[in-house]
Amino acid sequence: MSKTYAKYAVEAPTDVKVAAANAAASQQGEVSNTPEAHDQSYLCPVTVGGQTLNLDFDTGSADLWVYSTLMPTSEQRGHSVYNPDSSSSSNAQSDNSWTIQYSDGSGASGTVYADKVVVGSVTATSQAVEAATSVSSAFIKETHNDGLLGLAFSSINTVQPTQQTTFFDTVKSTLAKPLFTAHLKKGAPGSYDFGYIDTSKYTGSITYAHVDTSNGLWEFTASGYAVGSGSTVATPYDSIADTGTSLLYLPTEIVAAYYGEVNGAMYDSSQGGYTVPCDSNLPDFVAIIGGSRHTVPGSYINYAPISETSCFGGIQANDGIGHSVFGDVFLKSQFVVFDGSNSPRVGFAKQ
Ligand SMILES: CNCc1ccc(Oc2cccnc2)o1
Repeated sequence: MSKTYAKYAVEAPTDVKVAAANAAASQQGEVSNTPEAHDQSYLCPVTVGGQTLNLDFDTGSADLWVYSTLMPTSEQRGHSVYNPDSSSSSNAQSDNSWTIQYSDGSGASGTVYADKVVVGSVTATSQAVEAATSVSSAFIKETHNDGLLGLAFSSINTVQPTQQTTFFDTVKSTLAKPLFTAHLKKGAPGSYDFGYIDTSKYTGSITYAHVDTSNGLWEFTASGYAVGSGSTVATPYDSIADTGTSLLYLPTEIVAAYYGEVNGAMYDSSQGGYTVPCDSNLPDFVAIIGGSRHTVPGSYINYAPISETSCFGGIQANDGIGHSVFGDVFLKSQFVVFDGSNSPRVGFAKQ
């Protein structure tokens, strides 16, 4: 009603103004996510300027970028693409551009529009939409992936010369609560919720860890680990919660302790990581975070087959990364709260 009055340049009655203002401050919504093969990534339907694309929600980066009609036609094949010219709400930010590199060596670049973006029922009326003009070959073959929606902190958004905000930062002040949650499942659809915590999606209690935002990431300190039924080892390790990374990357000594309990496990330099016999009965991995035990079932650590008998491990070393990465192998055992309040924190509960 508020928009209707505005459309006809008529001042809305006070109660309509107040109701609209209150509604704007209590958005909340749920969007489904669907895993790609081996739970390598999880894709969510998002409407951009009225056009629906399947995006990889990534708490490890802060750019919302999409395949677009600005790309070579051959590279668009098999994808849903954003066409700014067919959106009635797109506004070109012609002075802005972006380029991003991910930890797996893939990347993309392009130009920027402002447009309406809807996730579940949560609406950003003017969100920076980074339209790709070029994407790396690694992306091209992931034909279900039409781009990424970054959910890290806007301080690491790559748009220049005018840095832009993430979808979450754009809508945060209008959400009922300044948070979103990730409910990733093994081999089945899950959800991301914005603005509320759905208590039916976890068991027990949520334990929280303080987040250090200085690197623009959901960065926290894990305080220990255990392998299977083994004793807990108290050792702090700097970590991030990253829905855009497939595996669980840990300090080398923890990785060695884990695979030391697996007959036939080996570091296979030709595969670039640890492998296990596919018929292994793998031990659980327990991370101590926020003073509580968070368990990844051993079966989740048999990530994907390499051959008849050899399988790639879901736990790998964090060498060269600079911190540990709690990626999907870990996150899909948990219900995760990304709390963007004035003292940001991450919460973990058993699904
Ligand atoms: C070959 N992978 C392409 C691709 C899909 C999603 C992403 O993005 C990533 C990759 C690694 C870490 N974080 C985000 O790259």
